[in-house]
Amino acid sequence: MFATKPTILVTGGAGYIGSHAVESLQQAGYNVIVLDSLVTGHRDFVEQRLQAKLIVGDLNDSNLLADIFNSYQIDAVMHFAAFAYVGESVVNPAKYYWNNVTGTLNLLRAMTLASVKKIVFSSTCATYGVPSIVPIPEDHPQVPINPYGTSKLVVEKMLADFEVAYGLKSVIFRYFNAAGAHPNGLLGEDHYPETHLIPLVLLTALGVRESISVFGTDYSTPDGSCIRDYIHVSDLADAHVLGLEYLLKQDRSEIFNLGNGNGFSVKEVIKVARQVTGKTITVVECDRRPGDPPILVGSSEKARALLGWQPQYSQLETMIAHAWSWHQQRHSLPRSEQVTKLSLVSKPIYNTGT
Ligand SMILES: NC(=O)c1ccc[n+]([C@@H]2O[C@H](COP(=O)([O-])OP(=O)(O)OC[C@H]3O[C@@H](n4cnc5c(N)ncnc54)[C@H](O)[C@@H]3O)[C@@H](O)[C@H]2O)c1
Ligand SMILES: O=c1ccn([C@@H]2O[C@H](COP(=O)(O)OP(=O)(O)O[C@H]3O[C@H](CO)[C@H](O)[C@H](O)[C@H]3O)[C@@H](O)[C@H]2O)c(=O)[nH]1
Repeated sequence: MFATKPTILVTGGAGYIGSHAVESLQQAGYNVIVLDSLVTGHRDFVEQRLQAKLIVGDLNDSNLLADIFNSYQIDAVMHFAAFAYVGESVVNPAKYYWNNVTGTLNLLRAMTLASVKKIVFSSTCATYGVPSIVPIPEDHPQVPINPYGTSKLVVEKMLADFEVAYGLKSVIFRYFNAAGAHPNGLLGEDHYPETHLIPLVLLTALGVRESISVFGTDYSTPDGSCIRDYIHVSDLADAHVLGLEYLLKQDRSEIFNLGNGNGFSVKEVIKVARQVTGKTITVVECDRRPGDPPILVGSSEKARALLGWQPQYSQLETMIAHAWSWHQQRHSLPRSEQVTKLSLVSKPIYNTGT
């Protein structure tokens, strides 16, 4: 079908999951171009560590998108670029709708104008809301309870409409909670400020933070804390290559959950982190965080059956061990960089103008 391997535009390829997907695409022999504003991503991930082409720019820059699609023969897009903090989306929904919805609309419009008709999209289990069945199948009703989940659901609807009207085919992945780091130590999670549970627990183990907060201990779960389904970031990356190949070969749209089907509570995650690191991790029990469903655990049978996806690192211990290696390495950076990377003081990362 293709004389050479196709060229894939990866939006958000300087971020946590996107950078792992770039690496997997490179391993599979694809040509990769990364578009990333670096608002939460890292130039060095793309240029130094992966030695891939990086275009620094924003999804909402229509002229830039037109230039990219005119300048390169793009065969498909992998779209990771978005904001992804559930709690923040509740207090600043404008930021989420602007970036995740308007930004994606801009991308889809540019793709349509350039006749690029294939996209792999990062959606989320947050589109399901509070599930009525666990593990959650893909046909479970989608009733998100936070603006982040709604912003991703709107894009899912846009993709369905763009298929009918313009023939755009999509593979939508609804991931559960990404965790871990590349087993070779090349890439990992480095958000600023960090809000995700596992990195915060490990920063506590490192002594960078004094304690880890448990948001809510009165949920109707066995130990009262929220339950999530953690999935290794390298397994997510592998699924993206398989999803892309499905799209290129079958030319059919599909939706897949990506999780392990195992639920771990916040308290269990902390317990495993204590075992893996051998460190003391002080816990502070706090109120619930708005926007959090009590339990999110998914069924990924469809991805296994249709894509042949087989997660390699399904044990929570392995995910935490890989993340621990990464954070230890990151923390051994020169002191000046540590302060920038690991400071706990929030800084405004985006001005919505609202
Ligand atoms: N982390 C998770 O557990 C999780 C779970 C489900 C879905 N997702 C989705 O996966 C994707 C990647 O998440 P992540 O955890 O790697 O986040 P991340 O913040 O590490 O990566 C996002 C990347 O997109 C870039 N970006 C953001 N807005 C942009 C814009 N307007 N233009 C260009 N670049 C932009 C950022 O600079 C960053 O490099 C997101 O779409 C997120 O919603 C993540
Ligand atoms: O300091 C913390 C941080 C988190 N939590 C809890 O840990 C669980 C996991 O929280 P994360 O912030 O690590 O992850 P989320 O489940 O909120 O969100 C992640 O997974 C979602 C899908 O579940 C989304 O897609 C989203 O992009 C991604 O950030 C939640 O119950 C949260 O309340 C704490 O108790 N203390």
